[in-house]
Amino acid sequence: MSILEVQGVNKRFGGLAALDDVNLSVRENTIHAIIGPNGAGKSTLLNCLVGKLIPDSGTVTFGGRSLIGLKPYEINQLGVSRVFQTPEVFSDLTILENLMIPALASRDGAFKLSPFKYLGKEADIRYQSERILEDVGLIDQRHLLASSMSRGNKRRLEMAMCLVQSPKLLLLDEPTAGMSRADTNNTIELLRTISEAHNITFVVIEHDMHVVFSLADRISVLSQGHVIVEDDPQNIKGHPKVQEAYLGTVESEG
Ligand SMILES: Nc1ncnc2c1ncn2[C@@H]1O[C@H](COP(=O)(O)OP(=O)(O)OP(=O)(O)O)[C@@H](O)[C@H]1O
Repeated sequence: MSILEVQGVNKRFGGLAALDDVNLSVRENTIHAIIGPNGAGKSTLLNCLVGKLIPDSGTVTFGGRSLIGLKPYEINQLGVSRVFQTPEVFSDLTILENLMIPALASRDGAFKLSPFKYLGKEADIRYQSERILEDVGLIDQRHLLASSMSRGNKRRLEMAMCLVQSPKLLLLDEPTAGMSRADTNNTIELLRTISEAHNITFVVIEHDMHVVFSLADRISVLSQGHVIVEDDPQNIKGHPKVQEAYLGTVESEG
């Protein structure tokens, strides 16, 4: 069953058609990758899914409900979370505190500054946060300051900050950008573990074909604002339209 449906979405910036009649169907509990050359429209599409941009025309539905015109926080409350290219964490708080903030915000329906003072009293929230830290492999470091973390671990923490809000759909914008091969492989493992342990659907924008073909159940290829192919991974590799879009620059997995 499809959880996210994009139909006939157009988005122009002046004379440029950044998205041109884009269709996308994302099945529940799958990892759906969106790939395409630089400037293809991937980020624009993601921004249309989270309410940061409003399409000029077309429909976006999540769980059967239209997202068009909803504010980013309203879309987030429906269960759509986004992990950014550069991890955004509170550097002066511990790893555990970083997680308790969104957990509290999710429970109380709003982000308030006052919870900082009361974190120590929130036993349930602490328990819930610690379980998520176990899932992402950060439990032993929970009392360290976030500023001391490696980029790979910051990515884990940011993922945990989304997971603690129990999202149904997680949007990842180049989750391994700038990472070493070792951190990239750890992130692939982490995403696999999360997708198996939690009932979460993933939409992943990614340039690294090793990551794409290691993870994706389904791939949409964008080129010049248009989805030129949507298919299973085995049919994407070597697809003439995909080769053409990348002008032969698609990395091979080897
Ligand atoms: N706010 C904006 N104003 C004007 N043009 C924009 C804006 N945002 C994106 N564009 C243009 O729209 C096109 C699609 O950009 P987008 O960032 O969505 O591509 P992308 O596939 O994410 O690229 P990359 O892989 O390089 O991040 C590009 O030509 C870009 O220059």
